[in-house]
Amino acid sequence: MKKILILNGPNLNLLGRREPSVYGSQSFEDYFETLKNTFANIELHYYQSNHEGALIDKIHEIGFSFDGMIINAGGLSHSSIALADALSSVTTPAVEVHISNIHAREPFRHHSYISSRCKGMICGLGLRGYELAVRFLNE
Ligand SMILES: O=C1C[C@@](O)(C(=O)O)C[C@@H](O)[C@@H]1O
Repeated sequence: MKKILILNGPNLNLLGRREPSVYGSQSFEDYFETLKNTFANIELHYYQSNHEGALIDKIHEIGFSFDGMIINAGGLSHSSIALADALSSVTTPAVEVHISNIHAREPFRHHSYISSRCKGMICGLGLRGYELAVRFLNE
């Protein structure tokens, strides 16, 4: 069975309550239940932290044994060289996901330090982006 981790960064614990006009009204925990049902043949794991170091520790922990990871680093995408370095340091392939279309928003969201360390990036497709990323990593 393939093992895939979904890694969510800062403020994504508030999905469903946080700026619903931008990020929708469903909590990630709810969505994750649907995902697990859709992909009953994959071992899906989920980890969220508001702390950069905790996200880096998680990448180190799973980064040599899991088959894939899906990372939405939230605001850290636009600032964290350390997270980008962590992704370069491991062998597990990553796909970057953003719920909103970061290119249609403020200019400071247009650049992500982690994009170049990922297989690809999905943005602007809402929570659906996570499902598409799982499908890609499962292929
Ligand atoms: O926290 C987030 C969420 C986000 O990563 C997204 O999923 O659309 C986009 C980021 O710019 C923002 O800081």
